[in-house]
Amino acid sequence: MQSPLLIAQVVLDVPLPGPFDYLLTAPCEHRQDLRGRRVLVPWGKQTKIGLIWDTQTQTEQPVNKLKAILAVLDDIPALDTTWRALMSSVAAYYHKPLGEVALQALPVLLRRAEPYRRATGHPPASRSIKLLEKRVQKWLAQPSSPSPSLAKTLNSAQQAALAVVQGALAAGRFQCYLLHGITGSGKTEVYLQALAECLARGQQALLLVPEINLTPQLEATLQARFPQHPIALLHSGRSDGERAVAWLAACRGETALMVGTRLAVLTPCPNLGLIIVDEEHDPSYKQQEGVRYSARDVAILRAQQLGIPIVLGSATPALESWQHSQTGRYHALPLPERAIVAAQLPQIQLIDIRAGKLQHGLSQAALAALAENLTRQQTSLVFMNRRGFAPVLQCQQCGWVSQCRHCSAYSVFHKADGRLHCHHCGWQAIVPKHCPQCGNLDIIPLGYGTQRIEDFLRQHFPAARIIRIDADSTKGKVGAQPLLAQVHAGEADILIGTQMVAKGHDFKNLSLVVALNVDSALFAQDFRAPERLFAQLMQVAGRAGRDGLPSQMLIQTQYTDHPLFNALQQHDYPSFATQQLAERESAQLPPFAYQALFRAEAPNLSDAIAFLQALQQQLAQQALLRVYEPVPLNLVRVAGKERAQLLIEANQRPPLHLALKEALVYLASQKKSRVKWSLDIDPQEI
Ligand SMILES: Nc1ncnc2c1ncn2[C@@H]1O[C@H](COP(=O)(O)OP(=O)(O)OP(=O)(O)O)[C@@H](O)[C@H]1O
Ligand SMILES: [Zn+2]
Repeated sequence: MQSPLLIAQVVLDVPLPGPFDYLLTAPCEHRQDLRGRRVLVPWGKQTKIGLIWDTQTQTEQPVNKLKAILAVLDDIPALDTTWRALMSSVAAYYHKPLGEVALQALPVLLRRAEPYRRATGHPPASRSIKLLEKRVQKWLAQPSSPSPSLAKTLNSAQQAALAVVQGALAAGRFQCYLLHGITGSGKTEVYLQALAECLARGQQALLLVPEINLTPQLEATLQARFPQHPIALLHSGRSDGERAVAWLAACRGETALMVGTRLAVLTPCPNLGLIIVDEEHDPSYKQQEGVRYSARDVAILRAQQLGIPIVLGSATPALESWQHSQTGRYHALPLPERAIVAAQLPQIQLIDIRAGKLQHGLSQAALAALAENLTRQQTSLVFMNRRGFAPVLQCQQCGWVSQCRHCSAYSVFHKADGRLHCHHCGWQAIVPKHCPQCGNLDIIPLGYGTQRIEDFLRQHFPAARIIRIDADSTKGKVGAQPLLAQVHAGEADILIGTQMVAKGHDFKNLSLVVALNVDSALFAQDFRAPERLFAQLMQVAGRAGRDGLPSQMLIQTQYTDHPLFNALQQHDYPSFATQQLAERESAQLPPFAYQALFRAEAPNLSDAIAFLQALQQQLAQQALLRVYEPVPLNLVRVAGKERAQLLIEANQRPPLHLALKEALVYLASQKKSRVKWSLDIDPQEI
């Protein structure tokens, strides 16, 4: 008698929905653990890596058309049910093919199919995996840190917060905690002791951070605190090999402590007991291409599916999270004081830049404060979120301005290499010797970027040790670490930096912050702009006075009576949040509504708009939705493509997602066009 068919449903990273049916032939068919296995399958003329999602004995395809799986790969453990459930939920929520979500969650080295040699008839002895294997063992055998550090004695607020999380760990149940601690309140110490508890229970713990730059400092802290635990570092700054090693160790449960940026949230961990999301409000948790997931939201979903506690920490929580902590959906854990008793929050002063003349972008008050801080031998931070020398060059004669050839944006003057750079598409050009329009020789830089501020401060304070940290000064393999290490070692008198230095760092001896060029964010059209600005300024302010020095922050602005600044001067996040939430509620914006955004791009704006208009008509038939007119993006042209967006809103999630599902069916039925589109659920930039 013929044995029954065994069909594997395989997910693949291909632009079709899937899963795809493949035949399982001897000797695979008797295996029990096929689900979650990596497999090698034929796909057209190619061979691809896929994952078996399920097996069954029937198929809707004609059996003689089915292809057989080439090999079941045994080199890594089968990905377990909980991980597969997470992938399925992420795919469903973000309306993406399961294969794209699941395969892209694997390290690059594990999704690359090696040539399959039929001659040997054997699963391809995966050479690279064997090599990785050796590296994992070597890494696990590394000697532990020579200088272990002890847990600090917690203050009462820290103690109370920790006790609550410990309770949830002991009970092994899901709860989302919002650790709302002002800057320098010792959130990290609470994380460390919660991690210790989780590890002592023999479980794995996952710590997410927003920036790669924060990981080395954190890694050192963790290594000193947990010398017996190798730490799996998972972020995009690591080589493919390093990432695969850390991933494999985590996935096999050989390491208990995983630290990384947003992509780390998708790492399989068979024994996860706790998730911590540091700086949970940070926009970089949202992936901005491909599967546009929010790592924070996925982390919460994961904790819920596993029935484990999750701690979100921030001095300025996302308004969504804050709202949940007010309604009781999240459990609020406040840390209202700085952990070092003598450490006071900086005094915040507004400097009205309409009042006096600026010298190279800096007010007299700011220059005087910097000079004074130099004589005190204390460090100052000049914060400015604009890199380059000057945002644009202008001809004094005819008004010509330097523009990117491919974008509707200025090209930024970089003095160091004498070139114009487009910060949107990367286009570069040599600075013209004379105006390309009228031939005039007098073309001048307009406005200020970090390089120009650095230039001026070097002239103005020739004896000062000045370090600039931004995307330009930290390009290349070594990144920001050497410069940050210099600052930590006390080798900077003045640190000039973008948001790269604003968050998380525990700098010593820093007692003055000067914030420049903040006004544009006050009137940006994105409704989240004030929230972002407040968080950013509060974060930067928080770098000052952390070790007990009296400190101040100066903000240069034209709008000294703006309510945002008033709340900031009081260090009063809650009242800022309350006021913002009231506005959001009356305007029916998140967190009181749910949004999705279709973006379209085409060589011509009119094509992108027409595409979205058709979609708008489809969606307009749905109940309970607010479907807006398609509009061009603020920066309409990038890299030669013109872009538009269509915003959809609903007061509840289900009708929104239902409508999106139908819209996607409609799109799939349309002919291919020149328009490229994407769907962003819970968009963070509008
Ligand atoms: N219980 C404690 N006793 C003494 N010092 C502490 C205690 N807890 C934390 N600290 C110290 O307080 C300082 C600030 O702590 P930490 O960096 O954890 O703050 P944070 O809340 O994470 O700040 P931010 O949000 O600004 O990054 C650190 O130098 C830390 O070592
Ligand atoms: Zn450009």
